[in-house]
Amino acid sequence: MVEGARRGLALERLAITHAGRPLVALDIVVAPGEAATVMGPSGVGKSTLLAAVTGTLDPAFAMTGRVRLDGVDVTGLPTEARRIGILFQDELLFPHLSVGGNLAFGLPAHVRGRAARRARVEAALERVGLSGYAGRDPATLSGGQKARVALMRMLLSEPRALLLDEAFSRLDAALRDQIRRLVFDMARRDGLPVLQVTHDRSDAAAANGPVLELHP
Ligand SMILES: Nc1ncnc2c1ncn2[C@@H]1O[C@H](COP(=O)(O)OP(=O)(O)OP(=O)(O)O)[C@@H](O)[C@H]1O
Repeated sequence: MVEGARRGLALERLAITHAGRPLVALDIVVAPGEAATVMGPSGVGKSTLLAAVTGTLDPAFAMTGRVRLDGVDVTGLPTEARRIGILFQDELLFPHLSVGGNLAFGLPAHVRGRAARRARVEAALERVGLSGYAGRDPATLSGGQKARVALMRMLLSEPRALLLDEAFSRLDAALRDQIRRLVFDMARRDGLPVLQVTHDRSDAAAANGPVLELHP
């Protein structure tokens, strides 16, 4: 962390254009443990905004402004060096790996040795009430269980910020509420800044943080 710099995720005068036309402009700091929401109708540029933050912006778009994590400018860094976790609406677990294999996939390389990696995976499963599920085939899990495994796979990668791209939109109402609460609670507890994009007001309410509206 840079001395005196603001902690969290900062999008500084971020502006994205397509063929010279402005698409999205945003200036925001999300503090550790805070969850901000960007809302707007389909096609307004929500996913494009997240791509700019993760460093996966399609070359069809141009971007100005900076992305900072805990004061460090990551704008020029490749995606994998940014350490930003993202959850999408279709969170796909690898079908050829067990639940434990999926989770181990998220682990950073610095966690070495079978025993250490296994312990991390077990602790993650325990955190979401899935102790003993490591050997299971992901195909045998319920939607809610899959969502929890996907969340933990992402958290095991030790991200410094969490992005949510309509992450709850495919879940039915009851499950949506439950998973949403779990994600925001965990992020708060882990002190992660969260930036979610959604067109659903209840997602914004659940985040309990600042809400920004994008307009076409
Ligand atoms: N690779 C691309 N090349 C050109 N235009 C694109 C590309 N990807 C997206 N767009 C356009 O950019 C605009 C923003 O798309 P984006 O997917 O960010 O919107 P969104 O707000 O996330 O929409 P939704 O809520 O439907 O996911 C849209 O008009 C889209 O058609």
